[in-house]
Amino acid sequence: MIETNVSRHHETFLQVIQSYYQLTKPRIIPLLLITTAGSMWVAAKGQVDPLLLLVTLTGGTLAAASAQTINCIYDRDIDYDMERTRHRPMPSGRVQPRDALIFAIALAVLSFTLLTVFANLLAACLAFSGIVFYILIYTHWLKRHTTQNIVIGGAAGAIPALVGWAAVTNTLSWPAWLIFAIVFLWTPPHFWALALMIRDDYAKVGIPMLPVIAGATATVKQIWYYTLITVVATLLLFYPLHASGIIYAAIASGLGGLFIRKSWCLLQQPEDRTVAKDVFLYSISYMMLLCLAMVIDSLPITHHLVSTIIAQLHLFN
Ligand code: HEM
Ligand SMILES: CC(C)=CCC/C(C)=C/CC/C(C)=C/COP(=O)(O)OP(=O)(O)O
Repeated sequence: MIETNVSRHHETFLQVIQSYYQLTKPRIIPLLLITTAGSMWVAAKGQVDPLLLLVTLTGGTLAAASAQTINCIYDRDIDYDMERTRHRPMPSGRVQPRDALIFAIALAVLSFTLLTVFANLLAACLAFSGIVFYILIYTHWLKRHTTQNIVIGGAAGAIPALVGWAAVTNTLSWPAWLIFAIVFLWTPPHFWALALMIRDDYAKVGIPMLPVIAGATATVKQIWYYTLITVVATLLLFYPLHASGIIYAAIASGLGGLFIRKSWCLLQQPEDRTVAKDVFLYSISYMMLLCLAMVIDSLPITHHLVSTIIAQLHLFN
């Protein structure tokens, strides 16, 4: 403790900023924002107001940062015991829990105010409910108690897609819920692939992640089923919902095919951590590119191009 206080005196302003930045688990936030943006573009049929985009992504960033900071406070005991998380600001004593809580509350208030004033109340409430869900349902209730922790808890990570849709339309329609479902269903393959690689760490601190309790074979089976359902769900945006067009459907099929192939490889080799790593890394590119496909497909220029090609094909017939 004394050592911690002494070292704190030597911290430069920049190091303090860096510690608070790390509390927000910043590497995960861009993908959350990409899902928000994908949803906004589909909702706005390709014509998103740049100011609304900026405000929504900033509000989403602040909400996610707040949620992650509270998670860091809550989980500081287990984070100290796990190799991967030991050097985070909280377990290493660089930030005190009280200061982190003030920081998290400030971020949440800023997010709520920004979204209410410049987007709408629905988007603000959804972002706030994301914080509450992630902390109460996932971090407090499920994470330490059930192997289904990330299945149900994964809903928190899918809320940014709803925030994006709500910011544009001030309502939530079927395509919004479908994009939510896509992120929700994608989360188990994303996380369990990683959990297969680092299951020893989770076992050490008694977190009942699926690979720890049920073993690798049962986990890869679950990854396989969730991958299949995720890919099917992505196509529903094209048919029957017609919220995205043929370009999206083609890209989603290609990306989905590769996801299924990688997941199949893992199903054949449950104990191979390199294959698990491949699925985990691909899951991130998959979600990124899928949302990019939603954006590209929704642009007016894409619609123009597709109509021109269809017209040309008719001419030839
Ligand atoms: C309950 C749901 C989820 C759990 C338990 C989970 C867990 C994790 C964990 C433990 C890592 C490794 C982070 C590290 O090494 O510090 C990770 C990485 C990552 N996650 Fe998730 N995740 C979840 C949902 C999501 C969602 C919804 C997104 C975005 C849509 C996401 C995006 C990412 C990204 C981009 C990375 C890579 C970060 C890097 O470059 O290190 N995750 N996830
Ligand atoms: C709209 C809104 C604010 C939504 C919140 C979304 C949100 C913060 C999702 C995060 C999902 C995630 C990376 C969980 C990892 O938690 P973990 O505690 O299992 O990870 P760890 O083991 O790295 O600590």
